[in-house]
Amino acid sequence: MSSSPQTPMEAPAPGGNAIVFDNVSMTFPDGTEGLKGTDLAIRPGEFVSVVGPSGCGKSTLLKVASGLVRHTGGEVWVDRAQLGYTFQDATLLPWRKVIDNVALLMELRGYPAAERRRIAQEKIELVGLKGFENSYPQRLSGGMKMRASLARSLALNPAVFMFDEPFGALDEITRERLNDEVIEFYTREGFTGIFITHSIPEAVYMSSKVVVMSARPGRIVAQFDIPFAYPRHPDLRYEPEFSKLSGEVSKALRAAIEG
Ligand SMILES: Nc1ncnc2c1ncn2[C@@H]1O[C@H](COP(=O)(O)OP(=O)(O)OP(=O)(O)O)[C@@H](O)[C@H]1O
Repeated sequence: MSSSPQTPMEAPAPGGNAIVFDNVSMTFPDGTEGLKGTDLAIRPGEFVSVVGPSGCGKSTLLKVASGLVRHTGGEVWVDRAQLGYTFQDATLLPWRKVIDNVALLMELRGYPAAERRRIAQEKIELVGLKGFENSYPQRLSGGMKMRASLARSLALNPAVFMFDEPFGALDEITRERLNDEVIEFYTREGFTGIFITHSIPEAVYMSSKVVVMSARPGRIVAQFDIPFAYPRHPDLRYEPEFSKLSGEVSKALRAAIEG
């Protein structure tokens, strides 16, 4: 699906890409420019991480891509028919059990009850929450809440999965474990991923490509192909090539912050 502010069109993204931003700008009603001159093309099945200075427009980029927020200039193409979205906060409904939270999006889409239950159970097992189906969110740790949130999105078999800094609030070990789990879902389900993070090692570890945004208004100022094969082993983080790439991304990010 393509959309522009004036003329929404239905067409596949140009060049066989899954996501295309062509000279996109997004100005908020108060005049704040969130994005300006943003160009980005993501191939189907790529896993792209976005890093950039605080407040540069990373979340805005995802919101525009997902259709939550409308861009004010340029063109965006994203097939939103099967879209997964995980927020910084797990956004679980406190009055619903884990299984009913995981089934929520299927319920909104009108899946029959038995199918909802079957798929929810399958995804709960996939994210390692078996045994917690009937727990309420307040009984879960931060990592478990995020797993439930991932299961809820995975239930719709997303073709495009957007992650808005999902693990920023978690401890290092839980975060690294969830990095591996997301890589496992990614290699198993084959979605196109777009992942926002403040962590350069996380971006390099997870991704097939890392893009760097400028300070606000955000545009893409550098891109790095990450050559490591999937699945990735945690020891990759200690390889010289990993450190070298992380250093290059860090340098580009520093240049972006300093303008
Ligand atoms: N509704 C809004 N109205 C006006 N300005 C906004 C609005 N939402 C966000 N902004 C501003 O737009 C800029 C981009 O915000 P955004 O949340 O996309 O940044 P970000 O890169 O994701 O930030 P962070 O790294 O801190 O999470 C920020 O300066 C923010 O203050």
